[in-house]
Amino acid sequence: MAVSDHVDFDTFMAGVKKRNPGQTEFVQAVHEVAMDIFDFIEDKEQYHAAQILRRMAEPDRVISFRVCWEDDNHNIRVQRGWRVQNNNAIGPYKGGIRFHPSVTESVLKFLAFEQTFKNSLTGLPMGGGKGGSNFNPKGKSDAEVMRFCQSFMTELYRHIGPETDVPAGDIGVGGREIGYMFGQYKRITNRWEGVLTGKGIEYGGSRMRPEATGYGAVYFMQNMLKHQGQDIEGKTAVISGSGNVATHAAEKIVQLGGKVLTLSDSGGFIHDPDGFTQEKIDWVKHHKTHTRGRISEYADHYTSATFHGDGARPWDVPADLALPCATQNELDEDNARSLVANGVIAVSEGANMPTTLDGVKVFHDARIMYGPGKAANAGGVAVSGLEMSQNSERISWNHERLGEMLTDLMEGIHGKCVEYGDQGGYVDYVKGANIAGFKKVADAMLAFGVV
Ligand SMILES: NC(=O)C1=CN([C@@H]2O[C@H](COP(=O)(O)OP(=O)(O)OC[C@H]3O[C@@H](n4cnc5c(N)ncnc54)[C@H](OP(=O)(O)O)[C@@H]3O)[C@@H](O)[C@H]2O)C=CC1
Ligand SMILES: O=C(O)CCC(=O)C(=O)O
Repeated sequence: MAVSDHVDFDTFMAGVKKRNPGQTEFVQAVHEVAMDIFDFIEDKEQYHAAQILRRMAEPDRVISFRVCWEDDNHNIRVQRGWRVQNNNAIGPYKGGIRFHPSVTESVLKFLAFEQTFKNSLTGLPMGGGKGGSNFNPKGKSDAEVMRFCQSFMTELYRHIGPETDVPAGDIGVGGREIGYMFGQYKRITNRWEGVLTGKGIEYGGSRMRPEATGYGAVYFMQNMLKHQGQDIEGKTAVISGSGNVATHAAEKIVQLGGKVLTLSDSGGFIHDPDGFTQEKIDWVKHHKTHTRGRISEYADHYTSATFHGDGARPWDVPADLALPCATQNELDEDNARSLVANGVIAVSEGANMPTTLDGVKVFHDARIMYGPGKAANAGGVAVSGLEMSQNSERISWNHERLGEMLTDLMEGIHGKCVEYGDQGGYVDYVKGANIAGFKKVADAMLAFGVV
């Protein structure tokens, strides 16, 4: 193979920006990975010559489609849907579906790119993808959500399959939405197959999948602390979000003897200095998932708490641990400074890319333990991978077995981050996750030649 001219990092990033105009989230995600990969491949000509990083940063395909549905007042509504199939070198495309008004092609491209590295880190045979729509399920009736999901799947079904692409949930897509989409897939194809994960337990879902992302993020935190001879017991934690990931992260922190001080939603955050008990977390789960209410109402129900509105975030509340579990770029440089000034010792990301690049730099400069989402929140997709295995084998593992597998998977991911990210005592978990995730996918791509 010809020896290539090595482009430098700045030239590479200038190309990414030029080819993806206005796609700030996607450029941000590629930037964060490329910084580490350029160092790693400096003396590895095979990756340069084969243009591996350049190919990984260009999705295999981006599918965009119209989603037309009828609301309860018989108005015809038109939304846009996407599936970004980023890379299937090591397995079928795999990654969630997000329904939120902030969804754009850039957001889904960043998520599919990140997912490629995350899925590789799990050690399971899954490529990276992500999909979604700018549809806002908030304030919609169940019948409207059902009609939207059916219309979305009526287009999506032709692009997915158990050996091709296996979507799951993400923001705005939980058990209800997965049920409607799975039902429509089955109706159109006349096939019962493991084409989605996060399914209900009655129709092929895996035990532990609902808990897996939040629990996994806490296990990652636990592994980081253990590596420094510490643990969660007796520590305080600030958590953002109040959805699937945040509530399960809170639950596991409490089970391990920590004290959770905050939860939030897009309206603001709740500060409960008495700490969230299991009973309070159950109230939040029910309130957000079934009543579909606002977190502000927690303060009406539990008078120990105060609500901070106008979209306020919880990062000024002093705590030992922080778990951002809501959305991308929800923790910026100022927030990171505030956490560090207040003595935070470890951050584990339940959300995808919740910390800005400047925020990450603050954590690294302060040498606190910082677990990026692509490693820390990989427990969800890992148990999705186990759901795929159970569906293929037509079996169903019990809670205990899956719990042990999740614990082992998170320990393994932590170990890979340490292997590639140890800087002589301080572990750069971003570097470790990027390099370990990259290497497996890159080596598979090399084996395929130029495709
Ligand atoms: N579910 C999973 O298994 C996995 C999820 N993740 C990531 O975890 C994060 C949370 O996902 P999940 O818990 O599943 O989603 P949910 O829809 O269950 O909950 C999302 C939570 O984040 C809040 N939120 C969403 N958008 C914003 C915003 N723009 N500003 C402030 N708050 C916001 C929501 O508030 P509100 O109710 O006001 O909208 C809600 O509290 C996402 O980054 C997702 O990609 C990562 C791995 C797997
Ligand atoms: O379980 C899955 O396939 C998707 C999980 C996901 O979307 C994520 O890890 O961000």
